[in-house]
Amino acid sequence: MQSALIVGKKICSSLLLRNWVRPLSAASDKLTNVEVNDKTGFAKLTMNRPPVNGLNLDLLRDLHQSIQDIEKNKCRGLILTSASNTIFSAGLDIMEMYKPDQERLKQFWTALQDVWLALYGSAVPTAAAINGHSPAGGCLLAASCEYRVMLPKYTIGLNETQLGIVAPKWFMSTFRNVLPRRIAEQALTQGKMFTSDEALKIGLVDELAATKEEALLKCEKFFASFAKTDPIARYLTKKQLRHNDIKELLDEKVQDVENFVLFVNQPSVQKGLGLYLESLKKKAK
Ligand SMILES: CC/C=C\C/C=C\C/C=C\C=C\CC(=O)SCCNC(=O)CCNC(=O)[C@H](O)C(C)(C)COP(=O)(O)OP(=O)(O)OC[C@H]1O[C@@H](n2cnc3c(N)ncnc32)[C@H](O)[C@@H]1OP(=O)(O)O
Repeated sequence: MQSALIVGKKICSSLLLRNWVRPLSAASDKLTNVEVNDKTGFAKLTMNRPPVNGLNLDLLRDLHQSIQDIEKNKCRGLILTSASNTIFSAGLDIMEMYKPDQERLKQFWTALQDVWLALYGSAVPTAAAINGHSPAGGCLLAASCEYRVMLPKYTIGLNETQLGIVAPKWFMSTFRNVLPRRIAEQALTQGKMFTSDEALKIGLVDELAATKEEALLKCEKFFASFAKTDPIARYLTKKQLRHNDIKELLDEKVQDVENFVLFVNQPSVQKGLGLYLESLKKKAK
């Protein structure tokens, strides 16, 4: 595991004003970084896999570990964000699915399921500070949180149908938990990517913020809105509201992995993934 959990005892002076606790170890080689504010108990979980926070097996395992650590440490809020200035997460790392090693492919999908179960079902209040583009799996992570604040001029959405992919049921439930059913259906069937303004308008994000700092503050304000609620009552309410979605995946977890493996291994899907990767690389040139 490469995640760094820093539950602060020592507050570094340069960060004192912002109250975020500086990592106690160098974080340059970490895929996720967790900083916990001693004063508020809020944890900032930062994805750090350049260039685009592609969700590969390692990043997913790190994310899972970090979410579990935050839960164990009884933090009072979890803010998911990105170390990149322009990308929240490009979604699943397509390299994990293209010409895959079969055992790793299973582990990869299981790791994604585990991250979703941990984040969507988290006892700790969750929010996403979406400081960049957030397609597909990136959108899934953000939508699994309870609150979203996005920076302007980026895009977010579950674009799977545009890639010839049928999003699994739990991706769809996540969207349905956030959006009115009809809007969720349209967005999912069209594979629509929304601009920040559009996302705000349909309720896919709750607020816009001009800067990452402002987004983090708005997420903290959301957590502060629970100051007068009982944390257990709060969690049990969330748990009941999300129960069916979680149970549905838990009941079908193994089958879901098999479906995924079967789907990814189809020659037409492999061909499509290869062409998509090529188009991304050509674009980068
Ligand atoms: C019954 C059902 C059963 C099972 C379900 C079956 C299937 C479900 C399967 C899959 C579900 C998939 C969900 C996903 O998340 S798929 C991933 C979708 N993501 C995307 O479409 C995003 C693609 N990327 C972009 O649009 C852009 O890169 C960007 C907007 C995120 C960033 O743009 P930039 O201009 O800033 O950066 P680029 O130059 O485009 O990229 C830099 C670099 O990164 C590579 N890259 C980008 N995205 C990915 C990716 N998702 N995976 C791997 N690699 C990626 C890109 O090629 C560049 O690489 P090079 O530097 O050229 O090497």
